[in-house]
Amino acid sequence: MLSAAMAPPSIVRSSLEEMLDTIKRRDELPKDVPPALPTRPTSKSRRPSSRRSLPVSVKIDSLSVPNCPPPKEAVKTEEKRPERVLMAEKVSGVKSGIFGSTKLSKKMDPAEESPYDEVAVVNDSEEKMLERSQGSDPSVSSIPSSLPPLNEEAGWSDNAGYVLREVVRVPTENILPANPDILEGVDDLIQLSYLNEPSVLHNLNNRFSHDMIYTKAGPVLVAINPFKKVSLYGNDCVSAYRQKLTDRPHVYAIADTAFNQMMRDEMDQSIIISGESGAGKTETAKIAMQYLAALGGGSGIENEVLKTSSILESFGNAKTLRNDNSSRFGKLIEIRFATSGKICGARIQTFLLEKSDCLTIDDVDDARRFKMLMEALDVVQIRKEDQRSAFAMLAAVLWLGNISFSVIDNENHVETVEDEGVTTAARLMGCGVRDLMLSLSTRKIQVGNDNIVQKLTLSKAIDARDALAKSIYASLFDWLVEQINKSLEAGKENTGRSISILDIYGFESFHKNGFEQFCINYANERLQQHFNRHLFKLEQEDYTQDGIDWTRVEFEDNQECLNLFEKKPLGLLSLLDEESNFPKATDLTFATKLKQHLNSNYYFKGEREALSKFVITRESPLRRLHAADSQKQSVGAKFKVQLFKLMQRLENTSPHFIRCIKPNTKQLPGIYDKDLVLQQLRCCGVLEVVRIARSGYPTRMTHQQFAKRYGFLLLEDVESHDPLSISVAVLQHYNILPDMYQVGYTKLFFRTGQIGALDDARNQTLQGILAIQKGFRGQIARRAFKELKKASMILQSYVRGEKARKEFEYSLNSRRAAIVIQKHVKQRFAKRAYNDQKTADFEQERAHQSVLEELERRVFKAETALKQKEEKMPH
Ligand SMILES: Nc1ncnc2c1ncn2[C@@H]1O[C@H](COP(=O)(O)OP(=O)(O)OP(=O)(O)O)[C@@H](O)[C@H]1O
Repeated sequence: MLSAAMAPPSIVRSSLEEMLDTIKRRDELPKDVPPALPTRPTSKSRRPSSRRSLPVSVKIDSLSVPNCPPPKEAVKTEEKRPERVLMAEKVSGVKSGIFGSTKLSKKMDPAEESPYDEVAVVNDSEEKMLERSQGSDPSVSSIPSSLPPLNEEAGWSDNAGYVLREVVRVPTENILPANPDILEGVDDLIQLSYLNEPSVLHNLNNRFSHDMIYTKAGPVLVAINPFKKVSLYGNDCVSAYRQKLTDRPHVYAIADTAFNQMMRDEMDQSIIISGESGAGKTETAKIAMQYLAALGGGSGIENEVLKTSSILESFGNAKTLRNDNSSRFGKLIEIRFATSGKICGARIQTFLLEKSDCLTIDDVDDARRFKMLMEALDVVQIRKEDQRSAFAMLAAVLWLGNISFSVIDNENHVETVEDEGVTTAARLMGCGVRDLMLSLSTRKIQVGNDNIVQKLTLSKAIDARDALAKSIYASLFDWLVEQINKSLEAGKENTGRSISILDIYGFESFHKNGFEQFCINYANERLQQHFNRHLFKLEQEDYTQDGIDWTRVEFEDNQECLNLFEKKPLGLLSLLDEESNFPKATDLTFATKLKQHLNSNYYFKGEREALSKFVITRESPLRRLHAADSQKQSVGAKFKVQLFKLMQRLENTSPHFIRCIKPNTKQLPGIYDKDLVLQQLRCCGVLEVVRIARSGYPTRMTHQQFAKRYGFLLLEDVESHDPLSISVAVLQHYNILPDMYQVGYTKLFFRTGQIGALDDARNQTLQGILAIQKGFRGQIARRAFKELKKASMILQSYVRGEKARKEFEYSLNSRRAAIVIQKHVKQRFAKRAYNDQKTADFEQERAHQSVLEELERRVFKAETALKQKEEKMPH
């Protein structure tokens, strides 16, 4: 260990000066690294304007901080070193760290942070210095932080805020530059100033640790499986992408682009999702479907499309070593859209169902899943009767597994045991028990014109039984897919526009690989070819054909590996078919044949220790196959045809690629296994794609398209000019720098972001035009409205006057009539009242009269009586 006490300051200083000089010189590194993107600086991609005298990647802590506590002990353990250095070591395969992978120093407050948790590295000259200062032991791995401060006269005062903490020996050629802090966790790997594996790994890790699982790698979306719920989905998020409120990398963004391109270019699109088993392809496909359903929903069919996943997963997924819910089939879901952009149907194509099963899976509620399945079967309108038949077949497959055999002779020939297994299976399958028992234990061979029945040995009988179960299951699966397709069939309004989502099994390698793994990996090689074709070959061919200046980017072409599978007559598939036609063919004879014909092929390896084994290697240890164990003659050929058709279909679409990455094999959240991630990134050539995308011209348009789209931006009349002159005039008008584009024979090629700038100008101009049009149209409309209003008011006044006059006359007449009527009525009432009064007066008079008469009568009577009384009285 080197300490301040052991090293006199002058020696240390001169040695450090020497070392820092070396580091300064290394600042001119790296020659092989492409220059920073010559795009317009954005807030994210802008590099620091002032450069330090140390490379950005070097971290040396403060020498001038007197309070820096001396190290208690040298930091030796790997755990204490920053993650990035460890990652870089593994990547480069060098025992010690990578210079460039250390981080630009953050200015540390010695009072707050321990100065011992960062690392610096030295190269060979630093090593010499160390040897000098510490004696002869070059393996010393640290120098102290408590070196005496250097003063400004030393000439590198700007470095005085740093001190070396730990020394890691690195061969110079393994030193890679790190990116400045400002580029930490960028959205698109294109933005990295230094594009190397450690930087890419670090960037992805940085994002992954913040739950930003999506990153763009130029035109490709890299999706790292979080193995946990992340809050990146849902209606709000969908709306944000639909309304273009965000442009962060996301599956939604890819689906949105595909949809818009389909509508704009009237061309079918495809979203090709690839990655290893368990990398998240199926989930990603579902997320893309959800977005498209939200975008093109409304007809109700989108719900059916979404429900299909549940049916397909129930019948086609299984637990494997790599994934608890592994799709054991590939699928292409073609979602069809009407001209309006509404989903009008869908079609599903499946590939090669691998038929193995596992009974229980942790954390899976079978009852709930079953309920969901039953609902989904109803939604896609599979009749109840058919559903029952399907479950009967499923039960038959399970009962077939219970069928056993008894050996009947010493040649190991067998007979089927007649038990519940065979009788139930026969009943469910609708065949005779005897027939089933016979067909499982014998085989027919045609010899000349005769059919000979031969008894099977135990192993052959078991194979026959399993093959029958698998074939019933496969037919059941195909039948289900057919029913789903019938239900999702597009109506007449289908315009033929579609977005196909391909979710196909990733490369597989198990301890013992079967024919299915062989086919799966073959399909993956084909897809890799498609990826290469679009992102490397076609791209570069396009540049060359159009005669533009271009430095080729090398990529690994897998054509030779594909030839190994496909070439006739000596490709693996042809040889397999040929061998299957021989009656006495075995795994061993097949393997021997392969070795005989293919040993010279670079990608083929016949294994010595096990005669019936062979290996196909390309790049990666992941792509190893051991033993092809299928004897079926036509399955391979059929699969090849299916694959070719798929490729043809994909070729007619505009592709969008999503690369799913599995961060760890434990299927756990928060674990980022750099080696595993790197292996996958290498496997799919992510770095090369980024390299092409950033050094290339990702946007291109024919002269005609360009002139039509942007020609109107020129003020002059451009009608009479040819498209190329118009295009060049537009570019000059908008000051697009010459190294931002290239003019090809037929097309214009633009660097990233350039067309965006032009489009902004176009949109602004269009908006301006729209505003003027809006004002002008508004003015015309207002004037027309006013005139119309005036005319209608005149018309209304005439009509209203006439109407009022008529109403007045009418009411006058009514009034007059009313008065006459009133007069008569009143007269009648008056008359009646008068008569009544008269009658009453008369009656009263009469009554009065009669009272008077009565009175007179009474008076007369009284007078008479009085007279009589007086007469009688004596006088
Ligand atoms: N975006 C995501 N968010 C949360 N979990 C995810 C996501 N993507 C994948 N997963 C988890 O990872 C598991 C495996 O994903 P998935 O089945 O999609 O992988 P795959 O690549 O389709 O695998 P295989 O090729 O075996 O079918 C899922 O069951 C889920 O638990």
